[in-house]
Amino acid sequence: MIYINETEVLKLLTWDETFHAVEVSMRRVSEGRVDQIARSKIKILNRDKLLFTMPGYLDDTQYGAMGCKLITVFPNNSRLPKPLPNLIANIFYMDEETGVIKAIVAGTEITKWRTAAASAVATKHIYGKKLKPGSSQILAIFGSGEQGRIHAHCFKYFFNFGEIRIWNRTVSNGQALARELNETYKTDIFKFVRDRKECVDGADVIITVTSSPEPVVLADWVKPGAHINAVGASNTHFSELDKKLYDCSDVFIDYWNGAKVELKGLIDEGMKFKGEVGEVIKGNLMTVDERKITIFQGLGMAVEDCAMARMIYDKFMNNQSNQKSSSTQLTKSI
Ligand SMILES: NC(=O)C1=CN([C@@H]2O[C@H](COP(=O)(O)OP(=O)(O)OC[C@H]3O[C@@H](n4cnc5c(N)ncnc54)[C@H](O)[C@@H]3O)[C@@H](O)[C@H]2O)C=CC1
Ligand SMILES: O=C(O)C1=NCCCC1
Repeated sequence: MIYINETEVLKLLTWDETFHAVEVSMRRVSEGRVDQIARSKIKILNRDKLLFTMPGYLDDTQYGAMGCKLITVFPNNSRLPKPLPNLIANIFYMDEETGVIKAIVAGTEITKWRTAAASAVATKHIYGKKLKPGSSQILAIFGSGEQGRIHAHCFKYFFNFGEIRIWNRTVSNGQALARELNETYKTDIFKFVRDRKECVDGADVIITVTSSPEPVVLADWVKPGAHINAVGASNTHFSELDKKLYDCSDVFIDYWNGAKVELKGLIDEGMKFKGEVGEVIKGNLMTVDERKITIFQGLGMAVEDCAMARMIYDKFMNNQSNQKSSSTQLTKSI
């Protein structure tokens, strides 16, 4: 059994491969080639501290894997004298034949990357036809934590928004992220916007990645035909958008098994979901009315983590064997 740490994982992550692994996972879900259940959630004494488990199995030649992700969410970690991520994850990657653990793959960076990639996959397949050539469109990101930052990088990589607005509850953090991103990309397209309504005004694509238990985006602010990736998970997975917004939109999910449990509150209120993103990828589902708002309610899936663990494991082992064979060649030539 090997441990692949965060530093090694980060060296092996690329956006194109992450996007592909997530896209394949979503498709396989809707083809019935996965087994996964809604994540379990344990509250650690203090009710703010959580432990999640996410077991899954994905049947696929390239990304097929059996695994289980363990995640802790300790919201105070980033405020510790020696700050730690609030969300820490590890993925147990197992042998399909024997059940033996082949590797524990550090999963904090993977969780960030695959979550942002899931939003990008959903945006491409649900909103793709409305993406315009050139850079006239506007992206609005709510939340400047880890997910806010990684979504900004991911959407900068895959799309060509002319303006990327950032809103955050703590103004200084939102301003700092916009500054950091402008410096990284030597641009001025990242703009912190203090007012939520102003941030949404005219935005073509919206991402919500906050832990807000109350709506941060209201229906009346959103322009017709816009696409929203709702990712944040406070006590529920659907608290960042107001009910009216759900009622007037086509809502897509990543997997039914998760939605039945984690979106029960919406289902109990009579909410009808359009379907899984995998069905859109397969070409079986689409939004016909151009002016209809679309929402991807991203719950995050165990099989995405399985696919990512398999990909990182294969690349890691491949690098190791290349290093071994080049050092053998060196020894021989000496
Ligand atoms: N759907 C998925 O696959 C995943 C969802 N998540 C969820 O995404 C959210 C963000 O995660 P991270 O960026 O890693 O967390 P983080 O702790 O780095 O950032 C939290 C963000 O939420 C904001 N926030 C917290 N309370 C708020 C409130 N009451 N009102 C408005 N904003 C508030 C903070 O200002 C910050 O921008 C969390 O809810 C997390 O559980 C995280 C990973 C995967
Ligand atoms: O998919 C994940 O991983 C998570 N989703 C919700 C919050 C914790 C991590």
